[in-house]
Amino acid sequence: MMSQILSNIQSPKDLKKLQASDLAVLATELRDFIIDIVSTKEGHLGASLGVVELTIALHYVFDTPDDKLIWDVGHQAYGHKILTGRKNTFSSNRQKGGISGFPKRNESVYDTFGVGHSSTSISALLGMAIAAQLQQNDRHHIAVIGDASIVSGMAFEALNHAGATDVNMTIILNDNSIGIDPSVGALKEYFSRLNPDSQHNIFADAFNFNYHGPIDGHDIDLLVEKLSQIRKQKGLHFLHVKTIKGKGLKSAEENQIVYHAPGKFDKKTGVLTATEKTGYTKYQDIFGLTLLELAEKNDKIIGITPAMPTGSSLKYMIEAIPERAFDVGIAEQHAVTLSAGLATDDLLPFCVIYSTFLQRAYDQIIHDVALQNLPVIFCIDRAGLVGADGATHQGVFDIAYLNAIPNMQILAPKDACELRNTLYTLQLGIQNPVTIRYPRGESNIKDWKVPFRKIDFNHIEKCCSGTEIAVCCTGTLIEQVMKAVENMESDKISVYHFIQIKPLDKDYIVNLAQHHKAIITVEEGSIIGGFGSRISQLSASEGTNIPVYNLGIPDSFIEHATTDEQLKMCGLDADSLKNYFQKILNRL
Ligand SMILES: Cc1ncc(C[n+]2csc(CCOP(=O)(O)OP(=O)(O)O)c2C)c(N)n1
Ligand SMILES: CC(=O)[C@@H](O)[C@H](O)COP(=O)(O)O
Ligand SMILES: [Mg+2]
Repeated sequence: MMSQILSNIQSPKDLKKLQASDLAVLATELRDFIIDIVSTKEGHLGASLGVVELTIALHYVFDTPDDKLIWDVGHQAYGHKILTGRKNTFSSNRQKGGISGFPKRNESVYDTFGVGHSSTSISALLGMAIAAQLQQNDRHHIAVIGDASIVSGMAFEALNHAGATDVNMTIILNDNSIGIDPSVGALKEYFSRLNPDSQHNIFADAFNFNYHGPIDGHDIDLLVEKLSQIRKQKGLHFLHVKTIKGKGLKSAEENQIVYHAPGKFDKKTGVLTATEKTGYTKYQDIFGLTLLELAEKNDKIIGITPAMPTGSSLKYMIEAIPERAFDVGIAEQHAVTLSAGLATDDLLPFCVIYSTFLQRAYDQIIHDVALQNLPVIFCIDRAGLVGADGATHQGVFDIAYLNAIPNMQILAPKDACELRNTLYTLQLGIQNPVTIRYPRGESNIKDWKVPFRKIDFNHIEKCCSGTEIAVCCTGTLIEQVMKAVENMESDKISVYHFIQIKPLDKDYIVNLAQHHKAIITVEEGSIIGGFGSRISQLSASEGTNIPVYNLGIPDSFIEHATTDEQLKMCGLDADSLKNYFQKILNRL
């Protein structure tokens, strides 16, 4: 279809010139444009399709960027990007050097706040609204937040504060009854009970917001009418819109979980593009399937995920043993302290959280788990570089932020079988909190379902032996290290794999230093405060006299690209490692 209206829109100024009667046609064109690009370039789909009408209506009614608009999480902001000057670059979405998959302040003045992690929009918007009040600016402030994101603690903290102010602020609840997976919890039921005759909303009332709705979020005329009314008024408004995630693409409406981020698909039929089966299993599945296998025999095991049952594959245990596996919604802090509570009563919680989202629960890890030395097992998925989601989602800080916590044991299995056996070993019983980190994507072993074997975490594996350099690596990055040394002088380099990052065996490090001329550490984590930093510290404090070189994620945020590209950008791919090892050898 020719996009006759969209092709003339470079910014919301052009949008405002349209007749209201043109907007429905524009919605069709915008939807087609998103489907067209995402079907080949990949990315988040369902959320953006669901807010096409809302996006158009917001930019039509309000004066962005002077009026401030924040998209919570930001995975639904593709339409916003396309209408605000990024139509021509949209095909570079999430690729190296291209635009980001999330709103980003340095990308556009229309992106008022950088997002990626959920439930931040109301706090940030309130900050802007208070700033406007102090500066006697009567602009409008609007946040669009989903039904799964609004139940998070941060959103409640912000609503509670906002409700005691008299700023100009409109919260739009985009209620589609699903996050990535179906929404959970009590409020979901409450929101679904509300109808246009309810006239009253205890939730909005309690926070002193004027409630409007629920209205059909695909009725563009109604949206324009409602938003125009709100715009004329000042104060606190809460507009409840009902939408369908994936709206406009049948398969995406019918299979909302898959089409949250479906990969490539046929833009006409929606049918997913068949990818060649590699025979390798994703790490998340090795975790999820192994945990289920163990939980079937060990009834102390409890599984907990904050809103990522599909992404983390805890779904297998939730389906099979629902009474012992919980999706608690977007509530990382709660997930951690809930696990602490379970552990006080002799249960064995496996709390699975993406590395990047666990950042939100740092105090809970320290105060509620580690300080009381409670036996909670944190399964840290998406540890390391994550690819196209980019800077907001990199799982590169966990080693550094966990290294500082007393009682915490940190493990990084080298492959699928080791991950499986780590889970097995830990469920035999632990005396302290433990974290296991493993990456996004496929493992490199096809036959990972090996008979269970107990692992000695204190054992440091010598992968190859040499006299000049000791390369110390942790986790699955060992694969790159082994490729790097494959064709190098075999008698010069030793490689060691440390499954245990904390505690580290001081005597072992001293011994390595005595038998080599240099140590090189390699990790897929922040170079500051990580595994390598700790080895450098130990080596220095024990007075060893050899240089220790640390390789890892540099002190900068790593932008979107493929994981292979990101490894290269960080000098952690096999070729870069080989060059680095050779450079150090030449120096000795
Ligand atoms: C703190 C945090 N935890 C988890 C996620 C992963 N995540 C991204 S989108 C999403 C669901 C959001 O659902 P909702 O707010 O209802 O928006 P919708 O996708 O339905 O538009 C989740 C759990 C995240 N981005 N941030
Ligand atoms: C927007 C968001 O936070 C999630 O959709 C995230 O992109 C999921 O990442 P995975 O694809 O690694 O599950
Ligand atoms: Mg939702």
